[in-house]
Amino acid sequence: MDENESPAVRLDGVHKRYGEVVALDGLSLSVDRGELFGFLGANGAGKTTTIKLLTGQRTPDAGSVSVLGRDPSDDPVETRRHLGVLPEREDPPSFVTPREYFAFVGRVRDIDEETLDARIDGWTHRFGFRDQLDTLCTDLSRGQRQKVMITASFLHEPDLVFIDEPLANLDPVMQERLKAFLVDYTSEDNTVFLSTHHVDVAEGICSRVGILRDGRLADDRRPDDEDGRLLDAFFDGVRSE
Ligand SMILES: Nc1ncnc2c1ncn2[C@@H]1O[C@H](COP(=O)(O)OP(=O)(O)OP(=O)(O)O)[C@@H](O)[C@H]1O
Repeated sequence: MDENESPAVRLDGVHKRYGEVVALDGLSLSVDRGELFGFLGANGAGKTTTIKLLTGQRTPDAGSVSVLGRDPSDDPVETRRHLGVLPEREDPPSFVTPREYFAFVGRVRDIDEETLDARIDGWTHRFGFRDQLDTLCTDLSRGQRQKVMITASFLHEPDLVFIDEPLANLDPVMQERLKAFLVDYTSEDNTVFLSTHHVDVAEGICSRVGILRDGRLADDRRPDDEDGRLLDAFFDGVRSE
């Protein structure tokens, strides 16, 4: 298959364990390009492990993984050019300013200066943090640091972005702006893989939602499907444990 026609994400019979702990137990999943895919699952269900495999930070014990038609561990440098990753808990370096941090990201991701400035402008406008561009990151609030991390993960406008609980620490206005951005971003054929515990967010903005349970995909639906609410599907699994 042509690389450009392959799904954005594919996992086929993936197993992953950490010692005695089985994190993934034959997970199969395919996400098409242009989807805003919501990935739900209880604590410890294996969401972060899945993202680590898809971004080449770990390798599966069995099964296969591909992103944008490539094995992410085969050519990690080339893969990173096309991917954005926003882990749940990550801060910008404390002793640099957002402007310095973005300049670093621009250099590593090969973004020319003019484009970088325009994109920084867009994000500071969206998130209202222009006044903090030259403040040391150590002096930013938790939410302001989150805005910096979100901006950094989208600066190179990647084809596929993995984001873990991006709304955490954002105030309600900023949450709405980010949600609107994600919907727009995927309407241009980019793909967003959103890991979250917020069923209402998944239901509100995602084009498709998968629920991970016992290391496998237990449910896979479009939020506007007729067959019951997403929240019920999520809790059914928790109740049956
Ligand atoms: N480095 C590790 N060493 C040992 N066990 C691990 C490691 N990383 C994850 N696990 C275990 O693997 C399982 C899946 O963890 P993972 O972090 O992927 O879950 P998650 O769905 O992201 O959870 P949460 O919603 O709580 O963030 C858990 O039982 C966890 O304890």
